[in-house]
Amino acid sequence: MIVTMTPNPSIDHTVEVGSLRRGEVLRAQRSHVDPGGKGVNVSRALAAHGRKTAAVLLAGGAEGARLTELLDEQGVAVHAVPVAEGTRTNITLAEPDGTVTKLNLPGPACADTELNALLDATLAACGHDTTWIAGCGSLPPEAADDCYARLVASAHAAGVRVAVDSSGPALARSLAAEPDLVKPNREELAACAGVPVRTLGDAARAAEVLRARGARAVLASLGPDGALLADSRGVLHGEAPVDAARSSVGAGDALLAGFLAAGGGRDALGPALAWGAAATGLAGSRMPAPPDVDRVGVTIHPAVDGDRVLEEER
Ligand SMILES: O=P(O)(O)OC[C@@]1(O)O[C@H](CO)[C@@H](O)[C@@H]1O
Repeated sequence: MIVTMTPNPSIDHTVEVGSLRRGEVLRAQRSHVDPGGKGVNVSRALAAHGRKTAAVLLAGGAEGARLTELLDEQGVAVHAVPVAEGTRTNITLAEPDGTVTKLNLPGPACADTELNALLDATLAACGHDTTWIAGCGSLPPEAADDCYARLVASAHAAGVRVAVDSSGPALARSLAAEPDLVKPNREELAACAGVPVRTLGDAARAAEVLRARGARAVLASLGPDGALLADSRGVLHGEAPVDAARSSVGAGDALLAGFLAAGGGRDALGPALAWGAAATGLAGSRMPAPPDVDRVGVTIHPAVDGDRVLEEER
């Protein structure tokens, strides 16, 4: 079983518009709602593959109740820890060419007692068959930024491996606790390492900085350039082309889910890439199921081309 912890989940409201013009009244063509938050998405992707998972999250107000309902409908076991203020709604504006503009709200303020209850519930959700805990996403306002560091320490004391997918101080603070895996995207990697990441070589060096600070392995998602895995055995790079990209929202979460589902070792990079690419081909933050993943071709390169300039930098 893989347990996910999401301190700041969301209702993800995707609105499809013809084209996004600032300052104008736009008529939406379609809209839909998904349960959201990075750990929630990891659990959704695992559940879509028939894998055992539990999503532990903070939930408040009518939106929190709706989030729990939506997850129930998708067959995800939810452990909702109450928070006084309402769960946030994040807005995605999706254009037909695949351009996505995302508006993420700060979320409900979170008291220490609520955060402690979330950490306790996460450990309590683990059983003898729990292989990983994934602590994912931003922290709500007022939450202490050692949240993931504490998660890593208590999970390790219980003998469970931990993956952290976050950003800013929450990610930086987690490193000293020696998480088994961190999953930054390119911006998060650059910000955390304190170096620009323009090439694959830069990404590999930045991943080594995070490892030197304590991360046991780094899985960096690099959008159209695939992903890079750095661990004690070296650096691996792989990619999976996407024919018709519809939405990158949640693709990093699907990548992490695929990686953990495949065991979390070096062989897991291929499945991770396939799950991530499959998510990119789906609307909004829909998570891929096996038929979506089976359609994806993956290449793992024998060596990292350090001079290759990342697409977002070209
Ligand atoms: O504000 P955070 O916690 O960094 O990110 C939240 C979020 O953008 O992440 C998921 C996609 O990865 C979405 O479901 C959700 O809206």
